[in-house]
Amino acid sequence: MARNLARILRGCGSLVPFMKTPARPPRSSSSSIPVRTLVEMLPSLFSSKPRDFSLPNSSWGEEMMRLYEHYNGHTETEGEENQERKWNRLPSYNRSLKYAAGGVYLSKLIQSKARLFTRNIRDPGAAFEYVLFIDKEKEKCVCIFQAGHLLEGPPGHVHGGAIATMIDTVTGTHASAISAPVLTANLNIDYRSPIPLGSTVLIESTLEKTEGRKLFISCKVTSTDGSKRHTDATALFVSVSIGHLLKG
Ligand SMILES: CCCCC/C=C\C/C=C\C/C=C\C/C=C\CCCC(=O)SCCNC(=O)CCNC(=O)[C@H](O)C(C)(C)COP(=O)(O)OP(=O)(O)OC[C@H]1O[C@@H](n2cnc3c(N)ncnc32)[C@H](O)[C@@H]1OP(=O)(O)O
Repeated sequence: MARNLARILRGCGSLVPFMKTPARPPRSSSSSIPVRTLVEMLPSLFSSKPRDFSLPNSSWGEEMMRLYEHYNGHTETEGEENQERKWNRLPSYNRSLKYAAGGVYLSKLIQSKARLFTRNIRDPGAAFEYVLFIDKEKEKCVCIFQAGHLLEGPPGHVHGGAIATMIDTVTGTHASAISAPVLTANLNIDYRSPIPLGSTVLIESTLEKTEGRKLFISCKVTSTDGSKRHTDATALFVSVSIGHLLKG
């Protein structure tokens, strides 16, 4: 009984509700859950409300928190015409379909427990920590991404596949916000400079054009001050029918 309870509680690392605790570096996967965190997360065990992974958690570092506070609900004035751009946070869940727009219906239809793998790593801060913001016109998305220790490729740096995952996630979420459901048809990536493990970077995507069912999106990964270009990419998404998704 006690062992079962301990196992259930261990399995709830991903359910830690998001509170604004002081930022600290990502923890290792072997760390135990502090008693305070345990007490704070108990109510979520009995709640049917899904965890929104785009809200701050205790693994977020200072830079991640600073940028989150910068973009959250922020309006920017840009260009010669002083155009206003308001950033809205996109919630993010660990099921790709269930909590998407129209997703409950889709989920029932497919009887899907489909999981989004970037949101299914138990230990906060160990891998993909990210939050996306989109502008009202859905022309641009910006993602703040903190790369955890499990994403190591070249020593001390982020694996190229993990970078590709994040680019696919950001551009795919952007395309989905415009026209769900979509599938990635093409992804081209230029890796320009390595991303240090544990660092926070910005991933920005721009809708270039749409042609019928096709959405063309460009993407860049930079240091948070914009001085270093890490990665450039272009992506093509194709809107598909639910039937196409089911067909596999
Ligand atoms: C992952 C679940 C997605 C569900 C989304 C639902 C809700 C989402 C909610 C929230 C978002 C959450 C997370 C998003 C995060 C990540 C997104 C990840 C997305 C993926 O990770 S997804 C997996 C990898 N992805 C595939 O597994 C696709 C396999 N593939 C196919 O399923 C077909 O191949 C398809 C559908 C692509 C096209 O098939 P099709 O039969 O519908 O259409 P067709 O072939 O006629 O192409 C139509 C027009 O696209 C042009 N075209 C096609 N392919 C091209 C290419 N490669 N290069 C240049 N042009 C291309 C044609 O030339 C034609 O152009 P035109 O109309 O001008 O002639």
